[in-house]
Amino acid sequence: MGIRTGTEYIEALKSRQPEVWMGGKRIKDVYNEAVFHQPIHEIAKLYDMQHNDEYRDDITYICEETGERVSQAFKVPKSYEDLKARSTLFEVWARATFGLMGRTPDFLNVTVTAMASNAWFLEQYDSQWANNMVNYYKYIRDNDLFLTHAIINPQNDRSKSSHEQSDEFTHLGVVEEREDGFVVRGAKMLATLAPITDEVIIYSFPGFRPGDEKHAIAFALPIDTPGLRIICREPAQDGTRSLFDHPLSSRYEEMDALLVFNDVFVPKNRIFINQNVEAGNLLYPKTGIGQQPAHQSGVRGLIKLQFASEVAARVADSIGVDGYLNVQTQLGELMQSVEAIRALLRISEHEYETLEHGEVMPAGTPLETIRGMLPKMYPRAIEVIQTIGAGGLLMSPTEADFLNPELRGDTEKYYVGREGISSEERVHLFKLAWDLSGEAFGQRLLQYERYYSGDPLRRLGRFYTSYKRNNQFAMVDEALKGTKVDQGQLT
Ligand SMILES: Cc1cc2nc3c(=O)[nH]c(=O)nc-3n(C[C@H](O)[C@H](O)[C@H](O)COP(=O)(O)OP(=O)(O)OC[C@H]3O[C@@H](n4cnc5c(N)ncnc54)[C@H](O)[C@@H]3O)c2cc1C
Repeated sequence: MGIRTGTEYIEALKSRQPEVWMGGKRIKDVYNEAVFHQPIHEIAKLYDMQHNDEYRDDITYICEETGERVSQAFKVPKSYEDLKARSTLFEVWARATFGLMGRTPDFLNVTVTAMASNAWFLEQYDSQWANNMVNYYKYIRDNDLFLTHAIINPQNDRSKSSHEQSDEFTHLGVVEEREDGFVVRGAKMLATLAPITDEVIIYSFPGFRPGDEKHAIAFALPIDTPGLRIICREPAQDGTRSLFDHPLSSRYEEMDALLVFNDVFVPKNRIFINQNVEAGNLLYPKTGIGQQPAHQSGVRGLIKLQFASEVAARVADSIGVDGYLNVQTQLGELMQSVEAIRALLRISEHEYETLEHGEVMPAGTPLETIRGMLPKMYPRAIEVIQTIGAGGLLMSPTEADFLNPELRGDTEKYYVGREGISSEERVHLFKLAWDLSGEAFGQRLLQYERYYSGDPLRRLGRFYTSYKRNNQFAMVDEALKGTKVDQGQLT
C-alpha cells in the first residue's frame, strides 16, 4: 500500500473501537469526540502532505524492496544525504504543527526502523524476536501506520523496582506464558496520542534489576486489542473552543494516557523481548533507538523554540516595546538560543557516526546537548512571552465580545496596539501567546519539553560521566607543565 492519505488514516481510525476512557466516560466514537476531532485532522494533514507535489519527493521515497512510495522515516540512513532527507521530513511535519505535536507518526516510525535495522541485537538472544521486529517494521512501513508508545512504569514507588511494588502486576508484566504467545497484566505510561493511533509499541528505558524478568518485555499490538484500556488525562480543552480565542489549543492538543493491560494476549509474532532483563536494558544503547528519534526531537524542538521566540518578538512589536533595551536583550537571548540549537543540529548531521553494518546516525553528543539545553531554553522562552505580554495577556476579550455590536466601540478602541495594529490583530496575537504560555495546553507543552525523553537531570548526570570517560581534560596538564614546585629552590 505505501503512503496513506489523511482520509485513509481517518477511515482506519473509524473502523476501530479502542477502549478509551476520559472524564469517567467510555468514548465509543473517537473520531466524533470533540476533544480528538481537530487533532485527528491535524495528523490527517500530515499524511496528505505525503501526496502533495510540494513535499512528496522530499518526505517520501520509493522503497527498493516493494517498489512502493513510503515515508522517509522508514529509510535506513546510509549517508549524510539520507540523514538530511530524514531531517527534511522532520522539519516539514514539525513546521505544519509549529513543533507543538511531538509524537507525530515520524517519531516512532524512525524508532522502529532503528530497532529493525539493528535486529542483530535481538538475534543474539532469540532469532524469532529479531524476525518479529523486522516483519513488524515492514508491516508498519507498508501500511504507513501511526504508533504510540509507553516505555515508563506508572509512578508508584520509584525507590523500588518493578517486582518489589506492592502488587506484582502494577507495572506491566507477563502473567501467563502460552505456546502461541504470552498474556500481560499491569500498566505502562505515558502514551501520548494513544486514542488516535493505529498501534502501540511497548519497550522500556533501561533500569530493570534482577528479579524484574516478568517486566522486561517488548511487544506491539493494535490499539484496539481486547483488554487494553486507555485512560486519558483531563483534556486541556473541550474541543468546542473558538479558533479565534484559542488558536493553538483548539487544534494541537496531544492527549496523554495511561495504558492498562487487563490480561491482554500478545501473539508470538508480536513479541520482541520476552522476560530478559539484560536484553530489556540493552535495547536502548545497542539499537540506536535513543539517538535516531532524538534527531526528530531536536528538529521538532528547534521549530517549537523558534515559534515561541517569534511569538515573543511579535508580542513586543505589537505594543511598541521592542525598542527598549531590556526587552531587546530578552528577545536577543531567545534568538541566540534558536541559533545555538540550529547549529547543534547541523553539527550532529555533519559529524554523523557510521555503525558496523553501514547505518549512519547523527552524532550523539550534540543531540544530547540539545536534550540538556531545551528543557531550560523553552521554559525561558515562555517566561519571556509572559514578561513582555505582562498584564495584556490577561485582559483579552473573546470572539463573542468582538461580534457584539453593543461593545464594538470599546473593542475597537481600547485593545489597539502600536500604530498599524488593530484591536482584533492585537487580541488575536495575545490569545495565541496566552495559549502557548498560560493555558493548561501551554503548561503541558512545557512539561513535554522537560520530560518527553526521560528525566533531564539524570540524563545530564549521565552525559557528564560519559563525557569524562572520553576526555582526559588534558589541557589542564598542559597548562601546569613546567610550573610545578621547583625542588631546586628548596633550602
Ligand atoms: C507531556 C509528556 C508526554 C510524554 N509522552 C510520552 C510518550 O508518548 N511515551 C512514553 O513512554 N513516555 C512519555 N512521557 C513520559 C516520560 O518518558 C517520563 O515523564 C519521563 O521519562 C520521566 O519519568 P517520570 O515522569 O516517571 O518521572 P520520575 O522518574 O518518576 O521522576 C520524578 C522526579 O524524581 C526524580 N527521580 C526519580 N527517580 C530518580 C532516581 N533514580 N535518581 C534521581 N532522581 C530521581 C526525577 O529527577 C524527577 O524530578 C511523556 C511525558 C510528558 C510530561
